[in-house]
Amino acid sequence: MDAVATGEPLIVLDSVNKWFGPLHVLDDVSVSVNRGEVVVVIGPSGSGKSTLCRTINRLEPINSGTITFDGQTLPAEGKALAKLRSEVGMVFQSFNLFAHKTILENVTLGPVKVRKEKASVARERGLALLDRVGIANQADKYPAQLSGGQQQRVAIARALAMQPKAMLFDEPTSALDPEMVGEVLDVMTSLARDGMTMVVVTHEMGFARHAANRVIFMADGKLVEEATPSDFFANPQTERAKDFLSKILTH
Ligand SMILES: Nc1ncnc2c1ncn2[C@@H]1O[C@H](COP(=O)(O)OP(=O)(O)OP(=O)(O)O)[C@@H](O)[C@H]1O
Repeated sequence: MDAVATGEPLIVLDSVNKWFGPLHVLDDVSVSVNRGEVVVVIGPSGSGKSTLCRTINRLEPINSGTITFDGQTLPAEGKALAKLRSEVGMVFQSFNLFAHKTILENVTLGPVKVRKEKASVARERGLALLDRVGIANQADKYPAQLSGGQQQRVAIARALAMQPKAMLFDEPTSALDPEMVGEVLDVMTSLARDGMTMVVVTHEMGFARHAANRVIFMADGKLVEEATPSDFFANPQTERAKDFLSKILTH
């Protein structure tokens, strides 16, 4: 797409630092994501991509810096954090569905329990979302009866059911058999096209090229490069990025 991002910043990280013991896993990271923007985070294993993604809704506490979401600085805990968290959908590598709930219940539980929606309203939107991700006909099954790709699409529908202002994806296709990767990326691409603000940690360079507005390249906890996908893939600026691309693009 390579469209220049529009709108004002929705997610702003300012000088964020995080250590795991002696490991400086986020090293003074500042980045901002505009409304409607799709940012793909790439980089070598261990560079801090997942941690970055998880700090955005404070699943990982930070040691210093600030994170602002929709104009509000994210508190470290409490009710205000819970409210902000409910506005940021998250999809993990492992789908994390509730095994003993049906697919539809997985999607309606959050809206009913957390957002106090009427069951009928949650059910209607849940079914519409399952339809959107292509599995409305599986609504009464249980997660174990679905393929990995289908489960991940349920996880996306479940996150969307909370009507989030942004979606975070942490390696959403890494645990899938190769033939199921495409169906999940298709759902994500359609979400991107519909204007959802998205931060996506992924090794899927095709998705980065075609669905992202911006690529962020991380190495050793630092944000090393930021560019449009076409600029980044055609003309990486740093040796770290050139080296990374030469390794992944030759496979
Ligand atoms: N809970 C934790 N405790 C200690 N160290 C951690 C923890 N989580 C991550 N790390 C370390 O922090 C570093 C960054 O991890 P992170 O998962 O953010 O990297 P990544 O870029 O997403 O890697 P990958 O592509 O392999 O998933 C790694 O060295 C990792 O081992």
